Amino acid sequence: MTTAKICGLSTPDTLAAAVRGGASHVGFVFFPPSPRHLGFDQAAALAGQMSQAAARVGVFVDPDDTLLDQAIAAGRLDALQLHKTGPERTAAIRARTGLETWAAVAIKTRADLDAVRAFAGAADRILYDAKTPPGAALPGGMGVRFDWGLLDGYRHPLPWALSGGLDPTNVAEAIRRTHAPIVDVSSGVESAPGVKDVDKIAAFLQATRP
Ligand SMILES: O=C(O)c1ccccc1N[C@@H]1O[C@H](COP(=O)(O)O)[C@@H](O)[C@H]1O
Repeated sequence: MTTAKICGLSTPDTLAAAVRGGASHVGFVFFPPSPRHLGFDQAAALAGQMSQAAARVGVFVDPDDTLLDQAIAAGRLDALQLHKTGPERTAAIRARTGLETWAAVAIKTRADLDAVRAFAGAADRILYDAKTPPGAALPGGMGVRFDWGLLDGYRHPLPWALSGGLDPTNVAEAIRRTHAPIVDVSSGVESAPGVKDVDKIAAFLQATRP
């Protein structure tokens, strides 16, 4: 069965919608340039409203230890999603924090998959994400999709998840095509950048079910 991560949540009602709708994971972004960035107080308040129904994943871009420590404590994080973070640093973060660690790998062409194997032994999960355009402010969260056919026949070296441009209208096809164990969405369940929509969250989660 495919489960879902709803990422970039920042309000109590949208977090509640994700948990109520059956999300296995919820994502909190700690990256100031993002419209979904959370302050530590905000993250603590959101974490405080949750039961253990969904795992809390912190999303980071090449974070330092101070940021990680503060975010882990505030958001009571269960897992870390690392963008633009190499295998060595990923392994060090995983060893130091003891938390489940996801390595986001940006994909546009088949050659981009070459970066994945280096994370074996360094990360717990690979997040195949679409490459955002050169010079983009964000390495994710921009609704960019990659060619899922690139994963056809690919032997995944680690547990994995799929993201990049997913939304309520295409996620069923993405699951059928890739057999992703986890699908991850951010902008596809928003009405504007950083503004999550409870109806779109519900529709996305409904569409992940067989
Ligand atoms: O969402 C963000 O603002 C963000 C910022 C920095 C790194 C990653 C970010 N989001 C992640 O990007 C993917 C795909 O997002 P989308 O569904 O295409 O909008 C997702 O994993 C988010 O967690």
